[in-house]
Amino acid sequence: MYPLRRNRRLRTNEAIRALVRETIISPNDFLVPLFVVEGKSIKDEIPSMPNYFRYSLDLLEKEVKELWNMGLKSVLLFAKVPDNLKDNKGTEASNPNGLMQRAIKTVKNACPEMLVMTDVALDPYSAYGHDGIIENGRVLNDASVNALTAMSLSHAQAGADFVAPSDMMDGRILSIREAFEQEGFVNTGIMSYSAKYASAFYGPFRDALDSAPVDLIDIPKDKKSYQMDYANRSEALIETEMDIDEGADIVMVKPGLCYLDIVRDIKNIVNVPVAVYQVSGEYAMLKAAAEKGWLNHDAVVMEQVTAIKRAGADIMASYFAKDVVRILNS
Ligand SMILES: NCC(=O)CCC(=O)O
Ligand SMILES: [Mg+2]
Repeated sequence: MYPLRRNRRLRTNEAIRALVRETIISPNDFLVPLFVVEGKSIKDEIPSMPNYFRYSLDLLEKEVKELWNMGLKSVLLFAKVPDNLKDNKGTEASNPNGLMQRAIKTVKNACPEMLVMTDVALDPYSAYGHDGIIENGRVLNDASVNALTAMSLSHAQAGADFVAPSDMMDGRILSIREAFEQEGFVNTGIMSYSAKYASAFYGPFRDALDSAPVDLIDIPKDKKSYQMDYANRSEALIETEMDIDEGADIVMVKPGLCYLDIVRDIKNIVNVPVAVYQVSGEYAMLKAAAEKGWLNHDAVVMEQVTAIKRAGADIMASYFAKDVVRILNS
């Protein structure tokens, strides 16, 4: 007796394994998140994100050129806003000379072909650390959408190629798309964080931007009234379909690893590119385990990004992007 099929034949050596490999990782898969701060000559390591930095604009220029030379051609910008510029309405978010708007121009000057995407949400600008405007202890939807639309327009005016609304208010994609069409930004795209879950994995990111919800009476303690419940699957599909109908060019699932079932479900039903955000907590977990010598950093990085792509990600926003290129080249 012998097995009718010997599956191991296709695993005999690296040549045959390479020949039948289904998922290949390349620098083109990645969107590099970048944190910017005011000041000069600042390259500030984020304590809960080892080897990840906030850059002042002069050093951002250098970083962006390095990314481009590594084959990383798309960035996603986040601004760390000084406390004195924060208020409930996120007024600073649409300042034409704000940090984000200057960062867009800095990247475009340094590297004109770099694709620039920008985070759109009020939390870095909110005195309360929320993605929208608060009234009577609630995050308002439509007033927040108006503020996010103004913010998006200011990014488009500064030269962003894509805006990436990460706030999870209802109807913001339609509002932003209509404003772009009316104001002549017909080629400015929208990558919607369509299925963003209320996740504890965002902790280190909130350290990076100092943007966690504040602990005050009448201020919601968490983001569960707008980000999705991680117990749910169906609403991720509705959220995503609606954002496509409203004009999203790219949709997103966030976080990554714990949500790969959602990624696959969405990939199976949509015909637009699907992005996945491998978030700060996922980065921090692996860096910490690797520092202790408990996991092989490079091997686990590649396994993780390959799994995310295999699940259906066309694009990955990942703090590991530079690590991946280094590993690919080694
Ligand atoms: N709007 C962007 C994020 O919330 C990022 C979260 C993370 O990296 O943990
Ligand atoms: Mg939605």
